[in-house]
Amino acid sequence: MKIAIIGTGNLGSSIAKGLIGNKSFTSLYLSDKNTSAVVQFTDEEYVTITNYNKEAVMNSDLIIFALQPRHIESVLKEVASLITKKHLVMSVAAGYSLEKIESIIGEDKHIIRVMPNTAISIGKSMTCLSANSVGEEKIELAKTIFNQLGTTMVIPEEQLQAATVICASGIAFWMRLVRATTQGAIQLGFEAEEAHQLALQTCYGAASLLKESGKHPEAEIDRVTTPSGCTIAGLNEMEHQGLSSALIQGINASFEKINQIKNG
Ligand SMILES: NC(=O)C1=CN([C@@H]2O[C@H](COP(=O)(O)OP(=O)(O)OC[C@H]3O[C@@H](n4cnc5c(N)ncnc54)[C@H](O)[C@@H]3O)[C@@H](O)[C@H]2O)C=CC1
Ligand SMILES: O=C(O)[C@@H]1CCC=N1
Repeated sequence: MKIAIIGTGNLGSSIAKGLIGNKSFTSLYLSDKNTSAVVQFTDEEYVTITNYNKEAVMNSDLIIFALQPRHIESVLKEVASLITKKHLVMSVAAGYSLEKIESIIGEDKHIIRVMPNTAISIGKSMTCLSANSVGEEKIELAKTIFNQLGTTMVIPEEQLQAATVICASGIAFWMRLVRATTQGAIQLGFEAEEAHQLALQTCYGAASLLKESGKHPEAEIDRVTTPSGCTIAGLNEMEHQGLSSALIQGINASFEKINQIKNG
């Protein structure tokens, strides 16, 4: 598969890193006005770094637009005449609808909106996909590519904003929980490095327990909470302080914001 990534900032470079790690292409064009985030890939085999978006499009079958919503329109217009029915066009731009993309490159083109998260750089993304009606034909191909970089879920476009909050912003939410646990561990007397390692491996273990056992979180909580013990004391205090409520309210605030961006 000949792939181009247009826009190699935070997310574009993460996708590039994941693809290069997997060698899952016959050629990869990385195109940006500022290619500083991908210079480390200069010597990679079959990878071309360029400032010319048109060159990247002309030499590729799959084009991933990893641009901010405010830039994607002008770039789509710039390359629209080069996009044919053989191409699969993917966009990660949050809130930029399939309809808007169709209005620029044509509704007869294969278009899939894709929302990975930054864990794509290490092949552990949760990636949600929504296609236009023509793009449905290529959804299995899209799933195959992104399944190599984590896990995929095909969802209706109306749910893509919510999925962005849970999975893309979600990386930041989980990072903050790890950081807060580390701060707690330092207060209990661990060195910062030790505290980080304790928090991180415990977080990894918790996620792995759920993934591998398929159990509900509360079932795993019940196994840890000794009656009158320290875990239930800590957990109940966290809930008195509004832990679950704070998370849910944060998710709702994030969702409100992404809908303002969409409608703005
Ligand atoms: N799923 C996720 O985890 C994340 C998703 N996003 C979404 O991904 C999109 C991109 O976000 P970031 O990667 O953070 O943005 P960014 O600003 O880091 O990267 C965008 C890149 O586009 C380039 N660019 C701008 N105009 C261009 C042009 N005319 N031609 C070629 N390149 C051009 C910029 O130089 C920049 O390197 C956004 O829509 C954002 O909402 C962003 C961060 C995380
Ligand atoms: O914070 C944002 O707006 C973007 C969309 C998802 C992740 N980053």
